[in-house]
Amino acid sequence: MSQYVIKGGKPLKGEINISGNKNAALPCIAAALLTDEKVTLRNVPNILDVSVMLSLTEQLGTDVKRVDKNTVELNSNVKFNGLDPALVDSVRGSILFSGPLLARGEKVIIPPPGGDVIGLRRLDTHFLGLSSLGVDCAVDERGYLILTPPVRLMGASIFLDEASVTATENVIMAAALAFGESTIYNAACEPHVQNLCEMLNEMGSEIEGIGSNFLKIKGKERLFGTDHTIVSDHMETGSFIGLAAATDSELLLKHVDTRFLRPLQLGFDKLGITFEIFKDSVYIPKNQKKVMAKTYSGVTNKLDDAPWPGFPADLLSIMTVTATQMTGSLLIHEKMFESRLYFVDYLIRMGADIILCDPHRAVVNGKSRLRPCNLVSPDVRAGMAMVIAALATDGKCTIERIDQIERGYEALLEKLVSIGGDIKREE
Ligand SMILES: CC(=O)N[C@H]1[C@@H](OP(=O)(O)OP(=O)(O)OC[C@H]2O[C@@H](n3ccc(=O)[nH]c3=O)[C@H](O)[C@@H]2O)O[C@H](CO)[C@@H](O)[C@@H]1O
Ligand SMILES: C=C(OP(=O)(O)O)C(=O)O
Repeated sequence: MSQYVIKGGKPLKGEINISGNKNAALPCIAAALLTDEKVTLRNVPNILDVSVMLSLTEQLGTDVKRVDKNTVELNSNVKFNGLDPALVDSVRGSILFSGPLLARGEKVIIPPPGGDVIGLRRLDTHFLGLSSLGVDCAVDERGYLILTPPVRLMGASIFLDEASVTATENVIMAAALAFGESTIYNAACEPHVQNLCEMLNEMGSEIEGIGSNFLKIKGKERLFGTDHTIVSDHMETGSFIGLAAATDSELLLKHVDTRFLRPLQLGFDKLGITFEIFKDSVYIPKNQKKVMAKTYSGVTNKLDDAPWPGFPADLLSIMTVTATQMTGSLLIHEKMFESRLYFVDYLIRMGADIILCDPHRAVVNGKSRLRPCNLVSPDVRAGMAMVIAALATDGKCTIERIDQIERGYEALLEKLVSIGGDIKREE
């Protein structure tokens, strides 16, 4: 098993090219099943999750051509003959094939999707949305999902019980080929959901309300090919801002879609971290205040997550480790996932002053001097948080289960080395 060996303690400096958004690439790969015409996807991150999604779509009859490391051409000829359960189990995004397959009239029988083990990851919202369009949704004794479409999906007025990202994406893709109009209230509207909607409109869909929680989708008889660019990854952007802040580094992040930075900026303000936003780049200066902001009434502040445009859940682990290197106190409140914060035990072992109040809340008191440690990544974002922690120590750390990091971060090692990081991969 590969591991990272990281020697921390020195400030980093340089430029990083931000990659395409993992959580946009996954639904866009699935959306190519909605047409028989050629779909070209650009700025696709070269990561493990994408490779798995491409293997899965090949099993569904798609001809996949890797044009270069970040460009793929997909030609679909949809036929559902089952999917490799191990691959389905390895990515959350595998659930995103069901919407397009159902829209193309295929009955879908798949195991539940995998992805990070960070709490209850219910599929009820997918079932609620898909059944409104006429799909019969059941779960068999093995836990497999049995999704049976009618002759044609029927547009419907849908109110989601929660603004689930992948459920919204699945329902949008299904509704795109349904008969008549669909509306989705309480839709998720993350940058990746918006990017998928933009791609579908390029393919001939008529989706209104993009970026809001109310979508109107006119179902079409057929959709067409497109040449679509995946939006840049605001999670990767936030991760490198956290890294710069925690290690006193000066970084310029390039190829950033700066439309999606305001929620991040509000979060980093609470840590006493500022950054400058240019047209398509972000500059994080070296000398920062690094004092966690109190509320206006002078008491300890809190940072909590919420569906977009709230602070993204996927950045809370990064914010937690970054907060250990700031002065003051902050309550981190992870409202969306029940088990994501358990990784703080590793930070505590490294010397961080963190009180895990319960599975959802941690109080971080800084600034702590972090000690070197041997670490094991439990999930993609905790793993990246550990990379930041390791770079903030002044000794040698190892991190195991780096597949759990590299599934979401393109060329992480190369990017860190290019800014002066002392990091090696060892087999
Ligand atoms: C492949 C992919 O795109 N994965 C992302 C997707 O997962 P995914 O689509 O699986 O996540 P969901 O949006 O369904 O839900 C995430 C969690 O938030 C809770 N929840 C959700 C909505 C809400 O209004 N209230 C609430 O409490 C859910 O119960 C669940 O525990 O969205 C998550 C939330 O941004 C991200 O962490 C994942 O990286
Ligand atoms: C939780 C994440 O991903 P997934 O939904 O694929 O597990 C993530 O990207 O942080």
